[in-house]
Amino acid sequence: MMKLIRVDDKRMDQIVSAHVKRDYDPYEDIDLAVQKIINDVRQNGDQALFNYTKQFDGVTLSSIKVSESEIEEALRQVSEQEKAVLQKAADNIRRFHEKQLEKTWLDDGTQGMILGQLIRPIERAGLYIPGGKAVYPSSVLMNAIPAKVAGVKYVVMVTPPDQSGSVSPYTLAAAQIAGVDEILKAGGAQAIGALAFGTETINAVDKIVGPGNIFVARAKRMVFGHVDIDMVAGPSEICIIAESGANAKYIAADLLSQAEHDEEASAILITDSLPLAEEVQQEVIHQLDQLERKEIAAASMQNHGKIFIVDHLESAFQIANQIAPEHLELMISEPTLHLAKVRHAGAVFLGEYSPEPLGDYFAGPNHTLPTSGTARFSSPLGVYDFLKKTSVIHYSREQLYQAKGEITALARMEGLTAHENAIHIRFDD
Ligand SMILES: NC(=O)c1ccc[n+]([C@@H]2O[C@H](COP(=O)([O-])OP(=O)(O)OC[C@H]3O[C@@H](n4cnc5c(N)ncnc54)[C@H](O)[C@@H]3O)[C@@H](O)[C@H]2O)c1
Ligand SMILES: N[C@H](CO)Cc1c[nH]c[nH+]1
Ligand SMILES: [Zn+2]
Repeated sequence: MMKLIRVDDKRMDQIVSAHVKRDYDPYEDIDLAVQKIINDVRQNGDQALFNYTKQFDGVTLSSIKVSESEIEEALRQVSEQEKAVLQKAADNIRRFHEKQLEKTWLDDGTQGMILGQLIRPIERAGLYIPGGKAVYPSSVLMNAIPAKVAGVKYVVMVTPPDQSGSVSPYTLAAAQIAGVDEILKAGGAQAIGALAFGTETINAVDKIVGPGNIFVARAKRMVFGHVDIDMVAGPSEICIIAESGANAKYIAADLLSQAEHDEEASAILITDSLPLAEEVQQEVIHQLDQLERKEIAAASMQNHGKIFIVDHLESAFQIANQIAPEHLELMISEPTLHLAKVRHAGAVFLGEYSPEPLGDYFAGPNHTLPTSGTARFSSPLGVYDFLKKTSVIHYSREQLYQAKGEITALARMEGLTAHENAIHIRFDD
């Protein structure tokens, strides 16, 4: 089921790129469909949302907004123990993200100049929380808490309703714990269109964050520029580097933990040990059978489950950097000593007691991470995604006089005489 691929150093790049998908595009006409949905929402507002919710989620809604009484009822359905678990995870996530806060800075002005940077939160953030094939209260915490830590005043969450027209009580409990201000029942491209352009019920936001399926990802890409977005996150990915002697049961379990998300999720092992590779192959088959979502996990393993066999661990790191996976686990002795070799990954998990679900749910770092190789140039969702900067400039008369020659010379190089004049006019020359 997991394909074994031997990689020799000379042809590493070709072999790896032939086996690792980069883009996820199973439907040729997906952009057309998504554009049509967004245009419809822009023109017809709430009515388009009602229609698409009926069409794609199979439910006729009476209201898009989740009411106070629905939230109260949901909270009654979540046990105190479950609330405490959500609260503990939220505390860890908040503590981690508070370390990312940036502060406004300004020079003290003693040189007759003040240069600096104001840090301000965006005003309105829209969170997309997936709800098609599974419910994700953990994603509510991961997306809302950094926004609130950044100081965003208005955080609105959209998520598709289930067949009864409700939102999972766990999702609603997580939203309450994270301080989400408004919750709306809308999913897919139509929800992204509504957040970007607004409807009668939904006020447009400044930035849309959060993961979702291909319709959500494409819609986010289309509205980017009109609003900001965090990233275009694709299906989950895990890559494990393991050496001889690593625990095959743990490796198989961790690979399957991401495979169960989605038929398009990918799970990759890179090892210098053929016996370990074969053991993991068997273990995956054995453990798959016990999973509730075994059809999804099996399809994902069949489509994107790979084991690369290398001659030495150095090559394993080169391959992992080439893949730039969302999650990278190091199942090797003294993993921290090898951290410097990791160039591109969304999150790195060190040692056999740091399985990927620890990061998905609990440790504190964000689980919304760059996928499809985009860890080459982008970072996990964080407080910084909800902050923007404004530059501050002040010169005294004396400082401007000293810089006058250089500024006017630069203006002349560009042929911009009005710029030059704005300096001269202050000194009557
Ligand atoms: N990176 C992360 O942090 C993270 C976290 C959780 C989930 N995920 C990923 O998010 C994704 C969630 O996907 P999902 O489908 O379960 O939920 P989703 O909420 O993203 O998508 C469901 C919506 O898709 C739309 N849709 C479905 N079929 C359609 C069609 N034929 N045409 C137009 N629109 C259609 C509907 O509007 C529906 O409400 C998975 O890939 C999962 O792996 C990622
Ligand atoms: N692994 C997902 C990100 O790739 C996040 C998640 C949410 N719940 C479980 N897992
Ligand atoms: Zn996960």
